[in-house]
Amino acid sequence: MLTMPKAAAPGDETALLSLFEELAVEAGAAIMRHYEAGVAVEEKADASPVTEADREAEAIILAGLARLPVGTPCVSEEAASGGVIPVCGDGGFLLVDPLDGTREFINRRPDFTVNIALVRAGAPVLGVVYAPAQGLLYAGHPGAAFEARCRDGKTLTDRRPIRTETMRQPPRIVASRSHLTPETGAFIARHPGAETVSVGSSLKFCIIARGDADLYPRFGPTMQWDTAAGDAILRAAGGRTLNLDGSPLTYGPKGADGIEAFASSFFVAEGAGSRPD
Ligand SMILES: Nc1ncnc2c1ncn2[C@@H]1O[C@H](COP(=O)(O)O)[C@@H](OP(=O)(O)O)[C@H]1O
Ligand SMILES: [Mg+2]
Repeated sequence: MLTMPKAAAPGDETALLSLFEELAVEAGAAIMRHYEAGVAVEEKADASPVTEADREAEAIILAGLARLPVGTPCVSEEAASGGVIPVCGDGGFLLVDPLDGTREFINRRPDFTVNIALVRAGAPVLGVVYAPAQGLLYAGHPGAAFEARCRDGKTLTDRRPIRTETMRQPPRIVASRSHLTPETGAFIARHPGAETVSVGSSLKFCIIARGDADLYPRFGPTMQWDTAAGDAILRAAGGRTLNLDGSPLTYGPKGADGIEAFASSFFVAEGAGSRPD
Protein backbone atom coordinates (compact mmCIF):
# COMPACT_ATOMS: atom_id res chain seq x y z
CA MET A 1 0.00 0.00 0.00
CA LEU A 2 1.38 3.39 -0.94
CA THR A 3 1.48 6.06 1.73
CA MET A 4 -0.06 9.41 0.89
CA PRO A 5 1.94 12.62 1.21
CA LYS A 6 1.18 14.61 4.35
CA ALA A 7 -0.21 17.67 2.57
CA ALA A 8 -1.21 18.10 -1.01
CA ALA A 9 -3.15 21.28 -1.52
CA PRO A 10 -3.05 22.65 -5.08
CA GLY A 11 -0.71 25.43 -3.92
CA ASP A 12 1.81 22.92 -2.54
CA GLU A 13 3.51 21.83 -5.75
CA THR A 14 6.05 19.40 -4.33
CA ALA A 15 3.44 17.49 -2.33
CA LEU A 16 1.03 17.54 -5.26
CA LEU A 17 3.66 16.16 -7.63
CA SER A 18 4.54 13.37 -5.20
CA LEU A 19 0.82 12.53 -4.90
CA PHE A 20 0.67 12.34 -8.72
CA GLU A 21 3.71 10.03 -8.70
CA GLU A 22 2.24 7.70 -6.08
CA LEU A 23 -1.14 7.48 -7.80
CA ALA A 24 0.49 6.89 -11.19
CA VAL A 25 2.56 4.03 -9.78
CA GLU A 26 -0.48 2.51 -8.07
CA ALA A 27 -2.53 2.81 -11.28
CA GLY A 28 0.38 1.35 -13.25
CA ALA A 29 0.45 -1.72 -11.01
CA ALA A 30 -3.25 -2.30 -11.73
CA ILE A 31 -2.63 -1.88 -15.47
CA MET A 32 0.21 -4.42 -15.36
CA ARG A 33 -2.05 -7.02 -13.71
CA HIS A 34 -4.34 -6.74 -16.74
CA TYR A 35 -1.37 -6.64 -19.15
CA GLU A 36 -0.07 -9.92 -17.76
CA ALA A 37 -3.48 -11.64 -17.42
CA GLY A 38 -4.87 -10.42 -20.79
CA VAL A 39 -7.88 -8.16 -21.07
CA ALA A 40 -11.01 -7.84 -23.21
CA VAL A 41 -11.12 -4.84 -25.56
CA GLU A 42 -14.30 -2.81 -25.97
CA GLU A 43 -15.10 0.05 -28.34
CA LYS A 44 -16.11 3.52 -27.13
CA ALA A 45 -18.73 5.71 -28.85
CA ASP A 46 -15.93 7.26 -30.96
CA ALA A 47 -14.74 3.74 -31.96
CA SER A 48 -11.53 4.06 -29.93
CA PRO A 49 -10.58 1.06 -27.77
CA VAL A 50 -11.03 0.87 -23.99
CA THR A 51 -10.35 -1.89 -21.48
CA GLU A 52 -10.92 -2.72 -17.83
CA ALA A 53 -7.32 -1.58 -17.26
CA ASP A 54 -8.24 1.99 -18.36
CA ARG A 55 -11.22 2.02 -16.00
CA GLU A 56 -9.48 0.51 -12.98
CA ALA A 57 -6.48 2.83 -13.35
CA GLU A 58 -8.78 5.84 -13.61
CA ALA A 59 -10.73 4.80 -10.49
CA ILE A 60 -7.48 4.56 -8.49
CA ILE A 61 -6.32 7.99 -9.63
CA LEU A 62 -9.67 9.74 -9.12
CA ALA A 63 -10.10 8.23 -5.64
CA GLY A 64 -6.62 9.50 -4.70
CA LEU A 65 -7.16 12.96 -6.16
CA ALA A 66 -10.55 13.22 -4.39
CA ARG A 67 -8.65 13.13 -1.09
CA LEU A 68 -7.05 16.50 -1.89
CA PRO A 69 -8.05 18.96 0.84
CA VAL A 70 -9.16 21.58 -1.66
CA GLY A 71 -11.26 20.30 -4.52
CA THR A 72 -9.72 21.01 -7.92
CA PRO A 73 -11.79 20.17 -11.03
CA CYS A 74 -10.51 17.01 -12.69
CA VAL A 75 -11.10 16.09 -16.33
CA SER A 76 -10.25 12.46 -16.99
CA GLU A 77 -10.52 10.50 -20.21
CA GLU A 78 -12.99 7.77 -19.31
CA ALA A 79 -15.27 9.95 -17.14
CA ALA A 80 -15.29 12.62 -19.86
CA SER A 81 -16.08 9.98 -22.49
CA GLY A 82 -19.12 9.10 -20.33
CA GLY A 83 -20.19 12.76 -20.23
CA VAL A 84 -18.83 13.63 -16.76
CA ILE A 85 -16.96 16.92 -17.27
CA PRO A 86 -16.59 19.42 -14.41
CA VAL A 87 -16.60 23.18 -14.85
CA CYS A 88 -12.99 24.33 -15.11
CA GLY A 89 -12.77 27.86 -13.69
CA ASP A 90 -9.76 30.11 -13.23
CA GLY A 91 -8.30 28.21 -10.26
CA GLY A 92 -6.57 25.52 -12.29
CA PHE A 93 -7.70 21.99 -13.12
CA LEU A 94 -6.36 18.46 -13.40
CA LEU A 95 -6.13 16.41 -16.59
CA VAL A 96 -5.89 12.61 -16.30
CA ASP A 97 -5.33 9.97 -18.97
CA PRO A 98 -5.17 6.71 -17.00
CA LEU A 99 -3.89 4.69 -19.96
CA ASP A 100 -2.48 6.56 -22.94
CA GLY A 101 -1.39 4.42 -25.85
CA THR A 102 -4.25 1.96 -25.37
CA ARG A 103 -3.49 0.47 -28.80
CA GLU A 104 0.08 -0.26 -27.70
CA PHE A 105 -1.23 -1.82 -24.47
CA ILE A 106 -3.64 -4.03 -26.40
CA ASN A 107 -0.92 -5.07 -28.86
CA ARG A 108 1.45 -5.86 -25.98
CA ARG A 109 3.97 -3.15 -26.78
CA PRO A 110 5.45 -1.45 -23.71
CA ASP A 111 5.00 2.18 -24.80
CA PHE A 112 1.82 2.99 -22.86
CA THR A 113 1.58 5.44 -19.97
CA VAL A 114 -0.37 6.79 -17.00
CA ASN A 115 -0.73 10.59 -17.15
CA ILE A 116 -1.65 13.13 -14.47
CA ALA A 117 -1.25 16.90 -14.97
CA LEU A 118 -2.15 20.20 -13.35
CA VAL A 119 -3.05 23.10 -15.65
CA ARG A 120 -2.94 26.71 -14.51
CA ALA A 121 -3.79 29.73 -16.68
CA GLY A 122 -3.92 27.49 -19.74
CA ALA A 123 -0.41 26.04 -19.27
CA PRO A 124 0.54 22.55 -18.03
CA VAL A 125 2.59 23.27 -14.89
CA LEU A 126 2.92 19.89 -13.13
CA GLY A 127 2.99 16.51 -14.80
CA VAL A 128 3.74 12.86 -14.21
CA VAL A 129 4.04 10.24 -16.96
CA TYR A 130 4.57 6.63 -15.87
CA ALA A 131 5.34 3.78 -18.26
CA PRO A 132 4.76 0.71 -16.05
CA ALA A 133 5.94 -1.87 -18.62
CA GLN A 134 9.22 0.04 -18.96
CA GLY A 135 9.58 0.76 -15.24
CA LEU A 136 10.16 4.43 -16.00
CA LEU A 137 8.52 7.50 -14.50
CA TYR A 138 8.93 11.11 -15.62
CA ALA A 139 7.90 14.15 -13.58
CA GLY A 140 8.15 17.89 -14.05
CA HIS A 141 7.35 21.14 -12.28
CA PRO A 142 8.43 24.63 -13.35
CA GLY A 143 12.20 24.68 -13.63
CA ALA A 144 12.95 20.99 -13.03
CA ALA A 145 12.19 17.64 -14.67
CA PHE A 146 13.14 14.14 -13.52
CA GLU A 147 13.30 10.54 -14.65
CA ALA A 148 13.07 7.73 -12.07
CA ARG A 149 13.06 3.93 -12.25
CA CYS A 150 10.42 1.62 -10.80
CA ARG A 151 11.76 -1.93 -10.88
CA ASP A 152 9.32 -3.60 -8.48
CA GLY A 153 6.10 -1.82 -9.52
CA LYS A 154 6.02 0.02 -6.17
CA THR A 155 9.20 1.93 -5.34
CA LEU A 156 10.80 4.81 -7.25
CA THR A 157 14.61 4.74 -7.36
CA ASP A 158 17.49 6.30 -9.33
CA ARG A 159 15.82 9.71 -9.66
CA ARG A 160 17.86 11.96 -11.93
CA PRO A 161 17.29 15.40 -13.42
CA ILE A 162 16.69 15.54 -17.18
CA ARG A 163 17.06 18.40 -19.69
CA THR A 164 16.37 18.87 -23.37
CA GLU A 165 19.32 19.00 -25.79
CA THR A 166 20.04 21.77 -28.25
CA MET A 167 18.41 20.86 -31.55
CA ARG A 168 20.59 18.53 -33.67
CA GLN A 169 20.87 19.01 -37.43
CA PRO A 170 19.39 16.94 -38.91
CA PRO A 171 16.95 16.57 -36.01
CA ARG A 172 15.84 13.39 -34.33
CA ILE A 173 12.07 13.08 -34.71
CA VAL A 174 9.64 11.05 -32.59
CA ALA A 175 6.23 10.36 -34.08
CA SER A 176 3.11 8.37 -33.22
CA ARG A 177 3.30 4.64 -33.80
CA SER A 178 -0.44 4.06 -34.25
CA HIS A 179 -1.78 7.41 -35.51
CA LEU A 180 0.47 8.64 -38.32
CA THR A 181 -1.00 10.98 -40.94
CA PRO A 182 0.16 12.14 -44.39
CA GLU A 183 0.85 15.60 -42.89
CA THR A 184 3.25 14.02 -40.38
CA GLY A 185 4.99 12.24 -43.25
CA ALA A 186 5.29 15.57 -45.09
CA PHE A 187 6.83 17.22 -41.98
CA ILE A 188 9.38 14.42 -41.70
CA ALA A 189 10.17 14.72 -45.42
CA ARG A 190 11.03 18.41 -44.88
CA HIS A 191 13.95 17.26 -42.69
CA PRO A 192 16.21 15.22 -44.98
CA GLY A 193 18.45 12.86 -43.06
CA ALA A 194 16.35 13.05 -39.90
CA GLU A 195 16.32 9.93 -37.80
CA THR A 196 12.67 9.07 -37.04
CA VAL A 197 11.49 6.84 -34.20
CA SER A 198 7.88 5.64 -33.82
CA VAL A 199 6.67 5.61 -30.23
CA GLY A 200 3.21 5.25 -28.69
CA SER A 201 1.70 7.51 -26.02
CA SER A 202 2.99 10.59 -24.20
CA LEU A 203 6.47 9.04 -23.99
CA LYS A 204 7.29 11.09 -27.10
CA PHE A 205 7.36 14.26 -24.95
CA CYS A 206 9.55 12.51 -22.35
CA ILE A 207 12.06 11.32 -24.95
CA ILE A 208 12.56 14.94 -26.04
CA ALA A 209 12.63 16.07 -22.39
CA ARG A 210 15.52 13.72 -21.63
CA GLY A 211 17.45 14.94 -24.68
CA ASP A 212 17.09 11.83 -26.88
CA ALA A 213 14.98 13.50 -29.60
CA ASP A 214 14.34 17.01 -30.89
CA LEU A 215 10.89 17.17 -32.47
CA TYR A 216 7.46 15.55 -32.06
CA PRO A 217 5.16 16.63 -34.89
CA ARG A 218 1.49 15.88 -34.18
CA PHE A 219 -0.53 16.52 -37.30
CA GLY A 220 -3.43 14.39 -36.14
CA PRO A 221 -6.08 14.60 -33.43
CA THR A 222 -5.30 14.36 -29.73
CA MET A 223 -7.20 15.20 -26.58
CA GLN A 224 -5.77 17.49 -23.91
CA TRP A 225 -5.39 14.61 -21.41
CA ASP A 226 -3.12 12.81 -23.92
CA THR A 227 -0.57 15.61 -23.89
CA ALA A 228 -0.82 17.76 -20.71
CA ALA A 229 1.45 15.68 -18.44
CA GLY A 230 4.11 15.01 -21.08
CA ASP A 231 3.95 18.65 -22.18
CA ALA A 232 4.43 19.82 -18.54
CA ILE A 233 7.54 17.62 -18.29
CA LEU A 234 8.90 18.84 -21.61
CA ARG A 235 8.42 22.51 -20.63
CA ALA A 236 10.02 21.85 -17.22
CA ALA A 237 13.00 20.31 -19.04
CA GLY A 238 13.53 23.36 -21.27
CA GLY A 239 11.35 22.49 -24.28
CA ARG A 240 8.09 23.83 -25.64
CA THR A 241 4.96 22.76 -27.47
CA LEU A 242 3.72 25.11 -30.16
CA ASN A 243 0.63 25.44 -32.30
CA LEU A 244 1.32 25.61 -36.01
CA ASP A 245 1.19 29.45 -35.81
CA GLY A 246 4.10 29.39 -33.34
CA SER A 247 2.04 30.23 -30.22
CA PRO A 248 2.23 27.91 -27.16
CA LEU A 249 -0.32 25.06 -27.04
CA THR A 250 -2.93 26.00 -24.41
CA TYR A 251 -5.19 23.87 -22.22
CA GLY A 252 -8.75 24.31 -21.00
CA PRO A 253 -12.24 24.02 -22.49
CA LYS A 254 -12.47 25.56 -25.96
CA GLY A 255 -15.70 26.64 -27.67
CA ALA A 256 -17.26 23.20 -28.34
CA ASP A 257 -19.70 21.20 -26.21
CA GLY A 258 -18.87 18.10 -24.20
CA ILE A 259 -15.70 16.14 -24.79
CA GLU A 260 -14.84 18.08 -27.98
CA ALA A 261 -14.10 21.13 -25.78
CA PHE A 262 -10.91 19.28 -24.78
CA ALA A 263 -9.70 18.43 -28.29
CA SER A 264 -6.27 19.83 -29.17
CA SER A 265 -5.13 21.49 -32.35
CA PHE A 266 -2.15 20.14 -34.30
CA PHE A 267 1.20 20.98 -32.70
CA VAL A 268 4.94 20.48 -32.78
CA ALA A 269 6.75 19.71 -29.50
CA GLU A 270 10.44 20.52 -29.49
CA GLY A 271 13.53 20.55 -27.34
CA ALA A 272 15.83 23.49 -26.75
CA GLY A 273 17.23 25.57 -29.58
CA SER A 274 15.93 27.28 -32.64
CA ARG A 275 13.14 25.92 -34.74
CA PRO A 276 14.41 24.55 -38.04
CA ASP A 277 11.46 25.99 -40.03
N1 LIG B 1 -9.39 10.50 -34.05
C1 LIG B 1 -8.93 10.85 -32.85
N2 LIG B 1 -9.55 11.83 -32.12
C2 LIG B 1 -9.09 12.23 -30.91
N3 LIG B 1 -8.00 11.67 -30.34
C3 LIG B 1 -7.37 10.70 -31.00
C4 LIG B 1 -7.78 10.24 -32.27
N4 LIG B 1 -6.93 9.25 -32.67
C5 LIG B 1 -6.02 9.11 -31.66
N5 LIG B 1 -6.28 9.98 -30.68
C6 LIG B 1 -5.58 10.14 -29.42
O1 LIG B 1 -4.23 9.78 -29.60
C7 LIG B 1 -3.84 9.05 -28.45
C8 LIG B 1 -2.73 8.09 -28.80
O2 LIG B 1 -1.64 8.81 -29.26
P1 LIG B 1 -0.37 8.05 -29.88
O3 LIG B 1 -0.77 7.60 -31.25
O4 LIG B 1 0.65 9.12 -29.89
O5 LIG B 1 -0.06 6.93 -28.96
C9 LIG B 1 -5.07 8.31 -28.00
O6 LIG B 1 -4.99 8.15 -26.59
P2 LIG B 1 -5.54 6.82 -25.84
O7 LIG B 1 -4.62 5.70 -26.20
O8 LIG B 1 -5.45 7.24 -24.41
O9 LIG B 1 -6.96 6.65 -26.30
C10 LIG B 1 -6.21 9.23 -28.42
O10 LIG B 1 -6.71 10.04 -27.33
MG1 LIG C 1 -4.62 9.07 -24.40
